[in-house]
Amino acid sequence: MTETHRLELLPAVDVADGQAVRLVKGEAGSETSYGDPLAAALAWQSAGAEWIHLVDLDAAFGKGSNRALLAEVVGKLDVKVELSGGIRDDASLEAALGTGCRRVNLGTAALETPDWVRSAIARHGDRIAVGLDVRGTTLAGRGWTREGGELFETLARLDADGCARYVVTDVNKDGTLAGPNLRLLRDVCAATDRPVVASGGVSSLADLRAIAELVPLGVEGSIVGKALYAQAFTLEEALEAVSR
Ligand SMILES: O=C(O)c1ccccc1N[C@@H]1O[C@H](COP(=O)(O)O)[C@@H](O)[C@H]1O
Repeated sequence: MTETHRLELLPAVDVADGQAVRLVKGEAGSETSYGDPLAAALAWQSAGAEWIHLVDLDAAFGKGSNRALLAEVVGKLDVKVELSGGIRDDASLEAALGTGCRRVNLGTAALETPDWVRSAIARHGDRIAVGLDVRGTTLAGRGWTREGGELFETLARLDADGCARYVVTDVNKDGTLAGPNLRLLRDVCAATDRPVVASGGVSSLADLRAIAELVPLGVEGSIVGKALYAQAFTLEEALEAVSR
């Protein structure tokens, strides 16, 4: 019999200009600031998080970097970290993996430099995830400002390249508290046998329970951002909600 796993939760700590922020639909200038990223990450760790989804937004937008700060955050955490934003070449990949994070999440590179991503997957296996950030089924890169191809064609290519897992974000839901795109998650799970991490739109414990229903289809985890910062529920409540 196949063992069914509990949905993993990954509280998000997105960093811009040294601060933890939440954007709405990834739009520059839409941010709400939540202070010190390390304090935020440690608070989620204390509340029981097993993972932190840590994003360098300035690097994702190509307008700077919070690399040293994010390395410090990873170094001070005991929990697993999924690190992303601006990881697009050997130097940024080695620096990211060298922080001790459990895995990195590649976005733009998977759209623009598929040969390099194939080689990164061959070298680092499941320490590489690919972020499939979409509007409809059109992928978005470079801080979600540039279109980067069709979701299912790209997914088929990455599957063939051995990609271990996908972090699927509905850009139009991200930071909106509008509820997750369950149809998108189902469609991606139907198209790949690799685990999927859901991202974008979680607003309530009911949303998390709805995502947890998709675990048998291949959804492994869910990123939770705005809802936690806006105190729609606590992380303890969220972990309890997906534990059954
Ligand atoms: O998380 C966001 O709010 C976000 C907004 C705008 C752009 C990217 C965003 N997040 C994550 O950044 C990485 C992709 O970075 P890159 O393209 O590899 O440089 C990915 O995890 C996005 O989900």
